[in-house]
Parts: sequence; structure tokens; C-alpha cells
Amino acid sequence: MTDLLSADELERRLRAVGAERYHHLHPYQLRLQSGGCSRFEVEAWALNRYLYQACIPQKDAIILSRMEDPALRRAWRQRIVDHDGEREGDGGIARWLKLTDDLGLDRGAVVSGRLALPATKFAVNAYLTFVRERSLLEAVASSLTELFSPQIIKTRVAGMLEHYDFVTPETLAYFAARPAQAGRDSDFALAYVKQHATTRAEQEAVVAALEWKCDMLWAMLDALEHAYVHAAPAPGAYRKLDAASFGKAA
Ligand SMILES: O=C(O)c1cc(C(=O)O)c2c(n1)C(=O)C(=O)c1cc(C(=O)O)[nH]c1-2
Repeated sequence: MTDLLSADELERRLRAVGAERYHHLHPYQLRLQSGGCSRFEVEAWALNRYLYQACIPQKDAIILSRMEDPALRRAWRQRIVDHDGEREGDGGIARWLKLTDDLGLDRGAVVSGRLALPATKFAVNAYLTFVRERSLLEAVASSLTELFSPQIIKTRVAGMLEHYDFVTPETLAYFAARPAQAGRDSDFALAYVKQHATTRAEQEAVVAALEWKCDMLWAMLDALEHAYVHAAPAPGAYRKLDAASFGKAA
């Protein structure tokens, strides 16, 4: 237990976490990609996931602020540009809003987060708190779910295009850019943790940070499953009445 893992052993441990705990296994994701979600459930997913998208550049700005090495900051800041863009209408957040627009969701309602589930808001806040309060090493490690996102994105996009007639490639433009960005970012973060986790305790902390992040992503889908499949949305959260009030085409 106290022996240092080799860099390759550490990477194997991290990849095993993804294989067992990443949200590619969640029932909501499985239904989303196989046409099993109603349109309303797709809308609820996109509306809630917006809050996750919106927090990503904030959490990367927190991480950036904790880095003392200019070379590291130079590499990390690209993540913020990818999400915020260089100008209005550009970048990942704007492309996510294209998805929610195309689904007929009201932009103001999406951006305000007022219809999001309580658990989504707590999860997103927990991510910001995690990267602020844990070590920089753990904060970087928590981004490593991106090792697994290119595959889930590929499966989700193919499945949604096949099964939902209200989804077009333009609707899903957000996902077109992500796999290459995620590959670049996760290669960098993986090399960082392999180099900087120099004790077994730090290696275990890196693995635990990735497990924590998988739990966070899982909890967001659990909340959707509970609210929209098994029970009822929390008071104030998005419901069919809101959909009707957006004046969406039938
Ligand atoms: O579609 C997905 O399933 C998915 C998962 C993840 C992830 O694994 O955290 C990210 C994204 N997408 C994503 O688009 C994204 O920009 C992103 C940034 C991060 C991160 O933690 O820094 N994860 C993810």
C-alpha cells in the first residue's frame, strides 16, 4: 500500500476508475443515446447540463489562479478560451446555448439556472469548491474524466442523431469541437499528475479525485432520473408547464 506506483500503474488505476464509474454507464445516459428519452427528458438534460458547462471556465480560472508556473498557466488558459470564446457568440457555452435554443428552451431561463434541479446546482458548486480547497494536484486530477469524454460524446451524438428527429448536426455543434479539445486537455492533465504525484499518498489522492468527479457527474444524472423518470421535479424546477409557457412549436 505504501509502495509508489509506476507512472504506468497510476495511469492504469485512473483508467479503471473511468471504466467502472464514469457516467457512460448511467441509465439516463444509456436512454439518451438509444432513443429511450422523451423529448422532455432531452430538454431537461440539456437545461441542467448547461449549469455544468457554465461552471467549467470558472473552475478553470480557479485552477489557473493557483498555478505559480507561467508555462502551466499558458497551457491551462486555453480551456477558458475554448468555453468562453474570444468574442460574443463564440465558444463552448454559446454552442451549448445553440442546443438549448434548438430544443425550444428559453435562453433567459436556461442561463439563469432557475429551472435547474437542486442537485445540479449543488453538484456544480461542489466542483468549484473542490478545485478551490483541495491541492492543485487533486484539482488537476479532477479534470481527468475528460480522458473518457471523447468516447461518450461519440456514442451520444451518433445515438441522438439516429433516434431523435428534432436533433440535427447543427443542434449538436457543441460536441463537434469537444473530442479534440478533451484529448489535448486530458493528455496534458494526465502527464501532469503522473509527474507530480511523487508519493503513494499523492497517487491515491489523484485516484480519489477522479472517483469524486465521476460521483459528481453520476449524481447529476441521478437527479435527472429521479426527477423526470421516477418521481417529480423539485418545487420550482423545470416541468411540462414551463415547456408550454415557452410558446414552443408543438
Ligand atoms: O459530454 C460529456 O459527457 C462531457 C463530460 C465531461 C467530463 O467528463 O467531465 C466534460 C464534458 N462533456 C465537456 O464538454 C467539457 O467541456 C468538460 C470539461 C471538463 C472538466 O472537468 O474540465 N469535463 C468536461
